[in-house]
Amino acid sequence: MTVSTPAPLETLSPETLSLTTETDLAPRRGRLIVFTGPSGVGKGTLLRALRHRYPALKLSVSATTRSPRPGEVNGQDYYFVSRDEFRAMVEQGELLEWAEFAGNLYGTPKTPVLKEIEAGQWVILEIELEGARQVRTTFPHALQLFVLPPSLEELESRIRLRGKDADDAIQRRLQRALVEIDAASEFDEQIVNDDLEVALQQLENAIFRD
Ligand SMILES: Nc1ncnc2c1ncn2[C@@H]1O[C@H](COP(=O)(O)OP(=O)(O)OP(=O)(O)O)[C@@H](O)[C@H]1O
Ligand SMILES: Nc1nc2c(ncn2[C@@H]2O[C@H](COP(=O)(O)O)[C@@H](O)[C@H]2O)c(=O)[nH]1
Repeated sequence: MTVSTPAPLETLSPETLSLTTETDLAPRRGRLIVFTGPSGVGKGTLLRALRHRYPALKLSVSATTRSPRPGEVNGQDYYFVSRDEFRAMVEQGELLEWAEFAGNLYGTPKTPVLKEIEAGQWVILEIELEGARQVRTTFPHALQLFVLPPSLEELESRIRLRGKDADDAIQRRLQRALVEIDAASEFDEQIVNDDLEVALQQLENAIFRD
């Protein structure tokens, strides 16, 4: 299957997106949106709120070798796979991008994303920095957004209060956060997630601007 690089939609507005069904969107042109930022900054929280407002937006489900956290559902939050299964996916060219993050492998299954874009959907990838850089080379027209914390202290507090990661994993994530934050200017837009509503508004503006 050959798929051309997605281009921004000319006509889709928040109003049409919230009112249309997926079928209504099909004749339009698809779009890829990359959403990156340090672990714990609130990417998932922002995307849940965004998709509550615009249910037609698609969120890619990644594969990972990380163990499921309590409450996470296979096939919904992630496809939880072994390292061998992940390696096989890489070797068979099934991933759009992939990277190692804080000791685990993460990757975006290619086929569902390409199919949805071909069908005119807007697809969001919530991925870390190295994956975002890979997507920048393969999908140069993808919109690339980076979420920043109001401060490193607040970032650490959010990861700890979330209470989902072991202490050593939190340390690895905070170390990596410094590298990721340093690369924020590579992205089309930076969103500071201090007040959630303000950040959500900025996210909406960025997505629906074109
Ligand atoms: N604006 C905000 N103000 C205060 N707390 C927030 C805000 N946004 C998110 N949080 C909280 O911060 C924690 C981390 O958020 P979330 O899990 O969405 O981060 P994430 O960037 O998706 O992390 P990861 O990349 O590790 O999946 C959660 O407990 C969430 O409720
Ligand atoms: N490069 C990729 N990064 C991904 C993908 N799916 C998630 N992620 C990022 O990994 C970290 C950690 O996630 P967590 O769920 O263990 O907290 C976070 O930054 C995610 O955005 C992917 O497919 N590719």
